[in-house]
Amino acid sequence: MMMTPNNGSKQYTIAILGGGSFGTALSDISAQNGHQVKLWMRSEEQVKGINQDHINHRYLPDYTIHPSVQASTDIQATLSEADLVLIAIPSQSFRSVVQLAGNALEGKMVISTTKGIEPETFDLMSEILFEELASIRVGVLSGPNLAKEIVAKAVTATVIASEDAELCEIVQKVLHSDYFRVYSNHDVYGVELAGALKNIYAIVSGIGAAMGMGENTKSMLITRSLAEMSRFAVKLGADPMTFLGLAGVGDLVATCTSSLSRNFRVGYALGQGKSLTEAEAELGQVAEGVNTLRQVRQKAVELDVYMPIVEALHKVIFEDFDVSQLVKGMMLREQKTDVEFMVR
Ligand SMILES: NC(=O)c1ccc[n+]([C@@H]2O[C@H](COP(=O)([O-])OP(=O)(O)OC[C@H]3O[C@@H](n4cnc5c(N)ncnc54)[C@H](O)[C@@H]3O)[C@@H](O)[C@H]2O)c1
Ligand SMILES: O=P(O)(O)OC[C@H](O)CO
Repeated sequence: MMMTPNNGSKQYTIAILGGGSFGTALSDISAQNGHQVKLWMRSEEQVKGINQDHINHRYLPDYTIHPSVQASTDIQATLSEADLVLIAIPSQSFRSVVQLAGNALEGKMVISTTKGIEPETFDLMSEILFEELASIRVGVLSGPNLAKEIVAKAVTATVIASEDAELCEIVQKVLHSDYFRVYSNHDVYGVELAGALKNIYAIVSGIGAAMGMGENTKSMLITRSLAEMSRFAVKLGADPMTFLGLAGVGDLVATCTSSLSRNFRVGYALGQGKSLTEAEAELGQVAEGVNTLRQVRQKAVELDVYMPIVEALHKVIFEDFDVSQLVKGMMLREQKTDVEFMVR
């Protein structure tokens, strides 16, 4: 497919922190659009792979990325001339990387693409950025964005959320191409929370898939997951309408139905009777949903939010309950209304 560089508009210097699947995919999109792209990663060997072979041998070995992407293990050099910074670091290491970057991030537009919640603090990544840095412009990017599909240039859309309308416009221009479309939203908390929460339900869907669930069950699960995650997010201050968009229902569908999703795969392995340790070891990559489940279940108890699917998954993963008994129990609960946030 012919790539059209970014409609002849301004070219930016973009720094990407994190050389896993998504950081690499974002580097490729940005470089395809003619921007100067610097990718920071920890491993010298992987830096060599990107700079010499244009391949991320560990995370995306089957794809060649744009040859202009320059990788480095030097975070300060990566950030020094950047106009825009995209962070794709798992949530448990996000704060430490922001601290390592330190002043080099000050004054810049910084976008989190991480879909998780910090253990212990219940902070979302945008909150960590505001806590750690004095003067930055913050955005979050989230949506149905399986990295392998993006590097294969499958037609994809995402959401940039920020209260800074100019930042949203710049990110839209920078990343937009004939295979990647960027929508904007001002509900930062909702977009970010949606990206984190859907990982829990992808694990549940993976378990269901391994157990041979049919289409009725799949639809029920996805729809009730959407109801549950929006109920929780609204309690925390998000806009329920965000959950009808790409960052909500869009990402939920992609992640709950694709075996490319690491969270779905962890669930699938659990559904085959493997332990969590075995499932995570087999994956060898980050599945954010396991930590998110712990955080969300604890918060739901604290805030008294009704989350039967989260409760059931917590019992299966951390309390050794039998899945089929739990499903029966859930089906026999009190009947509820279909849609909670009716306009009238
Ligand atoms: N892969 C996807 O399809 C995708 C899509 C959208 C969003 N995300 C989100 O992006 C985030 C990153 O995911 P990923 O898929 O790139 O993960 P990954 O497991 O493929 O890679 C994680 C990368 O972060 C690096 N890393 C971890 N801790 C680090 C530290 N302390 N310092 C420096 N580097 C560190 C690892 O070395 C690795 O390169 C996650 O929150 C994920 O939910 C992933
Ligand atoms: O592989 P997962 O489960 O982390 O999902 C990747 C992306 O978040 C899908 O949008």
